[in-house]
Amino acid sequence: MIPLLHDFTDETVLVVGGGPVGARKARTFAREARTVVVSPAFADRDFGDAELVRAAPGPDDVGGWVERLAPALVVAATDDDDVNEATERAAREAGALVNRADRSGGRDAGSVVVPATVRDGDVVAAVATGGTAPALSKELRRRIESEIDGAGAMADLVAEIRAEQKAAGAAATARRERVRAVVDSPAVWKALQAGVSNARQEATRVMEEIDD
Ligand SMILES: C[C@@]1(CC(=O)O)c2cc3[nH]c(cc4nc(cc5[nH]c(cc(n2)[C@H]1CCC(=O)O)[C@@](C)(CC(=O)O)[C@@H]5CCC(=O)O)C(CC(=O)O)=C4CCC(=O)O)c(CCC(=O)O)c3CC(=O)O
Ligand SMILES: NC(=O)C1=CN([C@@H]2O[C@H](COP(=O)(O)OP(=O)(O)OC[C@H]3O[C@@H](n4cnc5c(N)ncnc54)[C@H](O)[C@@H]3O)[C@@H](O)[C@H]2O)C=CC1
Repeated sequence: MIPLLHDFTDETVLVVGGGPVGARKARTFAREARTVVVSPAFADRDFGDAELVRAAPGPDDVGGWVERLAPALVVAATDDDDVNEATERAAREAGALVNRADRSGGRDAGSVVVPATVRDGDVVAAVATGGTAPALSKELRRRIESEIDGAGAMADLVAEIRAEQKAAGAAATARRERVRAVVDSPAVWKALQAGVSNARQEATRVMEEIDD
């Protein structure tokens, strides 16, 4: 499988099943999409900004929910194999993406996996294990969390530098070398912790150094 980033702004995500797994998937998607969770009962968990709809659709009813909500993605997260199966089928028929939370491997086109995700500002890292060991994805996500600390601020700083360099008409090779030197510099990373203006100053020093 090949990781891609999908923009869910203005899209709908339908989660069928309101257990701990449905709640986690709802949190993931509700940060961007209108997310609707349909379930007869809801776990005492954080569902983010998702809308919770109390209903227990049987295998013949899930298609109606997919039709009404026209989701870009449907998550099958119940503990009922027949309902999950019917949910997947309905999503496919509607041309929506589908995530089977109860299934590893054996995936067809249109079927997606939710990776463990770390964010810092605009920076995002995702871990998956081909479905073999989700607990390992979770553990690696925790490790990356500390590694990625400050990366959002670094991305903002680099965006600013790139824009300035382009406006100043710097050649592509020079721009690349300067930006690489900045992201590679322990001094800039350290300065970011102290504040943006310190980091900006340090970045300028690093870029002047490679220009010499
Ligand atoms: C295929 C996939 C489909 C999908 O959901 O997209 C899938 C499937 C299954 N997970 C199962 C179990 C567990 N899943 C977790 C945790 C996470 N699972 C996530 C993703 C995925 N899980 C996709 C593959 C990702 C990959 O390739 O690594 C994460 C990363 C993302 C998220 O869900 O948000 C999230 C960590 C989030 C975080 O913390 O960052 C834990 C750990 C825990 O709960 O503490 C356990 C218990 C330990 C264990 O069983 O290993 C079972 C067996 C169920 C059963 O036995 O009944 C199945 C079904 C099967 O294997 O058939
Ligand atoms: N992908 C993942 O990360 C993981 C997946 N799983 C799998 O995901 C499934 C769900 O896990 P949990 O949330 O822990 O299970 P759970 O049993 O706690 O929750 C299932 C939820 O589905 C609801 N439900 C039952 N019938 C329904 C219907 N007809 N329509 C809508 N909702 C219905 C229940 O009310 C309950 O809220 C498990 O069966 C397991 O196979 C389990 C752990 C992790």
